[in-house]
Amino acid sequence: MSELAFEAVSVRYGGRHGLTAVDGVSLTVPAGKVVGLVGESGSGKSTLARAAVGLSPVSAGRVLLGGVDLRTPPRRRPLQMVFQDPYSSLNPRMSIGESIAEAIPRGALRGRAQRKAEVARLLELVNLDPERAAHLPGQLSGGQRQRVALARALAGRPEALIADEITSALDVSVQGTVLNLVRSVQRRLDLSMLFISHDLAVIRYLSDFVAVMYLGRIVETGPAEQVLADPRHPYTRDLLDAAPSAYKPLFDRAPGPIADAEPPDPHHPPAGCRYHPRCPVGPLVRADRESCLTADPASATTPRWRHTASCHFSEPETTSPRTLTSS
Ligand SMILES: Nc1ncnc2c1ncn2[C@@H]1O[C@H](COP(=O)(O)OP(=O)(O)OP(=O)(O)O)[C@@H](O)[C@H]1O
Repeated sequence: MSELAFEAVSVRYGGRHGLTAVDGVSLTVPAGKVVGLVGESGSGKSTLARAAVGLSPVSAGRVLLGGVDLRTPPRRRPLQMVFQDPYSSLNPRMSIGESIAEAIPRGALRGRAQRKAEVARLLELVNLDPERAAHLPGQLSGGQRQRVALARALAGRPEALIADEITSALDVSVQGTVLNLVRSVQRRLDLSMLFISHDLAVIRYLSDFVAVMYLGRIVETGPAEQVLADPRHPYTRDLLDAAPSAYKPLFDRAPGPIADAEPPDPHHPPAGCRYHPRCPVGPLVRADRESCLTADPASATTPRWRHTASCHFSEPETTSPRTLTSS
């Protein structure tokens, strides 16, 4: 389908005393691929996603789908977003059939029979019985509601899909079902997808590529298995280290200093490398720590999805954090 590209996107909230929630982010979702965007709460993941669908105030940069700026008025929007809470996209007083029908672009279908058939097709696509069309959202379980939200997004025949923490509010028992469904729909329809989660296991399950976000910036990018098996940014290492134990065998590093500082205030991002106040690597390399405090490392880039990290010590062959922590 179509490539989704964020080009140097910045989003600022508030006026002079506001904060820059997304700071010059460039990120490409290749056509038909899944990019997993991971980072802790407040890093700016949702703000970046919402910028693509016009829900957060873009102060610089642009978002392109298939090379076309999304702000260019389209006849229909070929980009759709699914949110954490399906209630945000489903009217509780409308039957789920009506909610889905409402999202079918005007003029795409003629007459009630065709619309009904399309609603049934969409419900089947998300593994729901078309008989459910008459039900209200309140009559469904959380997982079923999220499937309806997905069907509603698919009603717009999108070329790209943004999924923002779509399983976080669900019971663990149904998370897997919804993830399987999302993956099979993405493959079947060849959708480009930006999949946002703070859960690394979920990210690993779905993603072809991974982008790690910290304090409004992308700090590491690359093919999913490379980033998750051999992280180069100390922040990614800390994220993996804090992940549930099933995840840890992927990541065997010598125990290092624990980054226990509070997340920094986005109103006042630190100078130099934004991660330096929490970073376990900088203090180990005293001679070079100066650069961490004063020089802003170049952002990780995604155009060709090579494995890159925004860290002064990220080159594995020379002075990698891994080498340093074990020496
Ligand atoms: N509407 C808003 N007005 C002001 N500040 C906001 C607004 N929305 C988000 N922020 C701030 O922007 C920063 C990024 O928030 P965002 O929700 O994008 O992060 P996130 O990584 O998606 O976190 P989470 O996983 O908790 O949603 C945070 O500091 C947040 O407090």
